[in-house]
Amino acid sequence: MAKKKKAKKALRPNIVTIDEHVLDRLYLVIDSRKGADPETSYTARLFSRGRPQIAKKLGEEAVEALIEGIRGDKAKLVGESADMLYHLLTLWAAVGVKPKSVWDELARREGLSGIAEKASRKR
Ligand SMILES: N=c1c2ncn([C@@H]3O[C@H](COP(=O)(O)OP(=O)(O)OP(=O)(O)O)[C@@H](O)[C@H]3O)c2ncn1[C@@H]1O[C@H](COP(=O)(O)O)[C@@H](O)[C@H]1O
Repeated sequence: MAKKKKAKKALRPNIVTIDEHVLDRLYLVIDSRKGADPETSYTARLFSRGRPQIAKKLGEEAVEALIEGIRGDKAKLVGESADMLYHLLTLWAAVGVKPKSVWDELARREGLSGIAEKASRKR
């Protein structure tokens, strides 16, 4: 029985649990930078600038990602997407939004078509 379980696990090596998710880990690091030294931590520097500036920075990174998306440059889009996600998580931390709230909202929407959802709002 134990042998069977082991074999099953070996077939799914790329599956990670939500606890191990890189975004959850990154959020914890970002949150831990609150009150840290802005001279040594870029995140602390962002926090010291305040929420509107963090939001503005997210907007800039989103625009850079959209430009690379339009250009179709895969490598640059990867880099800009990472910048954008980092700044989005920093904004969540500044506002007090926990990643789990967003994961829960995404899970709630699973299986719900965007078209059907939009139509339900019009009723
Ligand atoms: N993922 C990131 C990450 N992505 C992007 N960036 C920084 O975001 C900045 C964006 O670059 P820009 O050129 O747009 O901005 P800038 O000119 O440097 O700064 P501005 O004056 O325009 O705000 C760069 O300085 C990047 O290094 C990041 N900084 C930190 N992290 C993660 O956050 C962790 C904690 O970082 P520190 O807080 O710096 O210790 C790190 O270990 C990383 O895992």
